Amino acid sequence: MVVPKLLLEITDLRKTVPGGRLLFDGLAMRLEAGELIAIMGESGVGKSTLLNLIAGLDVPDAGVVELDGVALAALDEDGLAALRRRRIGFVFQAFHILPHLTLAQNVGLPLALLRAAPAEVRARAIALLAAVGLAGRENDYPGQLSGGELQRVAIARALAHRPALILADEPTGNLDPETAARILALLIGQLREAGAGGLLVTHSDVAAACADRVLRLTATGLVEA
Ligand SMILES: Nc1ncnc2c1ncn2[C@@H]1O[C@H](COP(=O)(O)OP(=O)(O)OP(=O)(O)O)[C@@H](O)[C@H]1O
Repeated sequence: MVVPKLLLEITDLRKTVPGGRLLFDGLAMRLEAGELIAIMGESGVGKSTLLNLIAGLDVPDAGVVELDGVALAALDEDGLAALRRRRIGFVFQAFHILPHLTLAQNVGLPLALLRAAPAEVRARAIALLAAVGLAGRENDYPGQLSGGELQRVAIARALAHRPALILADEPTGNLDPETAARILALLIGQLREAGAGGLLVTHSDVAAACADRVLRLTATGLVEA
C-alpha cells in the first residue's frame, strides 16, 4: 500500500486584515503530495490571503503552516525565500512576468535561480511553452502577448523547477473554456508526474471539478463543498 505523503498541514490559522476585520479563525487543512485541492468562496472572503499565508508572504495572527513538516514561523526571511524558490510554484493573479525578459527567460527563471545549466533551463522553458500552446514563441517579449497568453506563460513558469507545491490563484480566469481545460490538464499531469501538491483558488465550477477535493472558504474556516 502506498502511504500518502503529507505535504502541507495548516492548524488553527487565524487572520485579521489591517483595520481589524477577522477573515478566518481556527482554519485547518491537509494536502498530500500528488493531490489537487480547489478552494472556492465568495469574493473578499480571503482566498488570496490564504495562499499568501501558505507561501510565507503574509503572517497569520495565530496558527501554524507546515510545509514538509517545517513550520514557516521557524524560518527567517532568507529561509522562507529559499523554501519558496525551491519548493513552491506560483501562478498569482498579477502574473509577475518580467517585461524585459523573453518568454523563454521568464519561464526558465525559477530554474536559473537554482543555478541549473543554461542549456537545461532553455530546453525546459521551450518544452513548457510548447505544452501551454506557445510553441515557437520563446524569443518573443511579454509586451507582444495577450492577457490569456501571459497567463499561460505564468503557468509554464510555475512548473519550471518541478515544485513540490503549486499555488494557483485563478490560473484560468482569462482563458476560453477549451484552453482552460487544456491548461488544467497540464497542471494536473505535472502534479501527478512530479508527486506535487496543488492548491487552486477558483470561482469556476469547471476548474474546481478537475480537483480531487473542493473546499469552500467561509468566515468559520474551510468546509468540504
Ligand atoms: N493589505 C490589506 N489591507 C486591508 N485589507 C486587505 C488587505 N489585503 C486584503 N484585504 C482585505 O481582505 C479581504 C480578503 O482579500 P482576498 O484578496 O484574500 O480575498 P479573495 O477571497 O481572494 O477575493 P477574490 O475572490 O475577489 O480574489 C478583502 O476584503 C480585502 O479587501
